[in-house]
Amino acid sequence: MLPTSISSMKSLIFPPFSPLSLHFPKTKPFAFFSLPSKTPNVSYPKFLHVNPSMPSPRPPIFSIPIRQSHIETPQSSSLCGEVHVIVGPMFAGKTTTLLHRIQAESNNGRTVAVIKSNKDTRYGLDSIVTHDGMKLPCWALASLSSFRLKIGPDAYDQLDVIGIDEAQFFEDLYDFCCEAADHDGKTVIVAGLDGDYLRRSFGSVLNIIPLANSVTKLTARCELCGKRAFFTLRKTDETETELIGGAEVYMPVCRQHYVDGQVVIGAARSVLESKKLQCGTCT
Ligand SMILES: Nc1ncnc2c1ncn2[C@@H]1O[C@H](COP(=O)(O)OP(=O)(O)O)[C@@H](O)[C@H]1O
Ligand SMILES: Cc1cn([C@H]2C[C@H](O)[C@@H](COP(=O)(O)O)O2)c(=O)[nH]c1=O
Ligand SMILES: [Zn+2]
Repeated sequence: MLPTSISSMKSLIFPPFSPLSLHFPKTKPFAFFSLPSKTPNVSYPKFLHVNPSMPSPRPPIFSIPIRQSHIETPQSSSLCGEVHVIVGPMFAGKTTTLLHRIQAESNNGRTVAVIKSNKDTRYGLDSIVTHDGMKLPCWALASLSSFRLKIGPDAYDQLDVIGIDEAQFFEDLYDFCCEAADHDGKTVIVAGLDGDYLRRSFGSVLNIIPLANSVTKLTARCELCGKRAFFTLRKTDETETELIGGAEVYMPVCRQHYVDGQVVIGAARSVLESKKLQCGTCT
């Protein structure tokens, strides 16, 4: 499916840009915490041209005028920093939830920026795209420590809220969250996989739980039975931990189907291995 863009890069820099054109997913993921699904009634945002030396199109840092009504974020406070963590398997709505919260913060007049890992190049490096096509411009970075320099110290100081997607790919996640929330007073909203395809802790996501004001664990729907899905099953026989992909490689599954799936994949792998051993010419 082609992504639905909330803005082209040109309109990112030069409004009009209308958050009303945000495409919200048709299905609502299960969530222990969920935001009201009211579509925000907002006016056009003002984009800040924070680093004039940067070649156009510049990645976004933007604010929207304060509105009467707003979507609340958990424990919102403008005086001190906060860390909010959103985890769950693939297809659970982590990116969707992150983008909603960023949108809500922006609607409340706060200056926001979103970061994703530059390892995921599936939809290009200039935007975050959900599995059902909602899209928001972002900074694609190799490390979080490079963010301040990239955006420029002045722009960094103006920022109220920093969203981080695909957090499992950032090795310096803990240090960045500490610095941004404790020292710099930022609200940091982090979305990422808590576990990999083997259900092992993925990257540093679980390490930042002790830093968090709130933790939201989302669930998807099991692709095989429709029950709540807590885990991500890898459908291929690749074994590296980091393997970029979508529905062609992964599917959300319930506990029963995760266990069944591992048995099936394990059996298929041993059949393939034994075939390779029998066939002297295979490597
Ligand atoms: N198996 C699937 N394949 C493709 N899209 C799916 C699948 N299951 C759910 N979705 C869609 O993906 C949306 C969640 O996308 P996204 O927010 O990008 O999830 P996450 O960031 O947790 O991977 C769901 O609301 C649903 O519309
Ligand atoms: C389970 C698992 C996932 N990945 C990759 C696959 C995707 O590129 C991202 C997750 O994206 P999403 O926004 O959560 O859908 O992570 C991986 O590299 N290894 C894994 O075990
Ligand atoms: Zn199932």
